[in-house]
Amino acid sequence: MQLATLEMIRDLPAPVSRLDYRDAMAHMAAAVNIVTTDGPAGRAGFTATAVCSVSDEPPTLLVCLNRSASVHPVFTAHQSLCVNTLCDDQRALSNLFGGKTEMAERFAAANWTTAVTGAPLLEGAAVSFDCRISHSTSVGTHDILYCEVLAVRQRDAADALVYFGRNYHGLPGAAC
Ligand SMILES: NC(=O)C1=CN([C@@H]2O[C@H](COP(=O)(O)OP(=O)(O)OC[C@H]3O[C@@H](n4cnc5c(N)ncnc54)[C@H](O)[C@@H]3O)[C@@H](O)[C@H]2O)C=CC1
Ligand SMILES: Cc1cc2nc3c(=O)[nH]c(=O)nc-3n(C[C@H](O)[C@H](O)[C@H](O)COP(=O)(O)O)c2cc1C
Repeated sequence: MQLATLEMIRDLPAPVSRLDYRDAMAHMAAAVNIVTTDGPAGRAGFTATAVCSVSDEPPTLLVCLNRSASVHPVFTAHQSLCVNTLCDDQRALSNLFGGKTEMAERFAAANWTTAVTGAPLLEGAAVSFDCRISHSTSVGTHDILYCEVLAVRQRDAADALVYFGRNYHGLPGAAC
């Protein structure tokens, strides 16, 4: 990089605060997912909006997981997970898996089958991505889990659930 460019970067204002960043992120609509895992370290799941597609070859998505979450050691131990994207009629599950609720109570609120990796696959989800974690990196408070998709299951034309402005919104189902 040119010296002049480096000096310009150094003169940029301080980064935005955590709260200003969150206020800004509240303007970004996102799908709502329950990310699950199961194995020797036990069964665990949490709500995540920080999920996005990375590559279609190999099929890969990413999940950002806070290292301070109670579920973090469980996902690290298993190196596999299932991303279950919620439909509009599953808002209550999002709150359950996004709060401080005990794990057995979270899973008791829905029906599950077992995915290829052994992770719990949510009945009635818009789509489920069964994955192995191919690698991960840490940025700030979170681990970015890069997940290779081993199997998918989808449901047609259900109303989608969107998180926007710190609230849930329904989107009419569409043929994909
Ligand atoms: N990426 C994450 O870790 C997210 C965590 N949450 C959790 O749910 C709580 C409630 O969230 P909101 O009602 O939306 O209000 P909020 O003001 O705490 O968050 C607003 C937005 O900022 C982002 N955000 C929140 N916490 C974050 C974090 N620790 N790291 C990176 N981005 C973050 C998300 O996009 C979120 O929708 C949050 O305080 C947080 O504990 C919510 C959304 C994303
Ligand atoms: C709408 C919503 C979206 C969330 N998205 C994320 C996320 O992308 N990554 C994350 O680490 N935590 C996210 N959380 C927070 C976790 O779901 C929450 O920390 C966890 O379920 C509770 O963790 P605990 O087991 O440590 O109590 C989100 C919470 C809510 C309500």
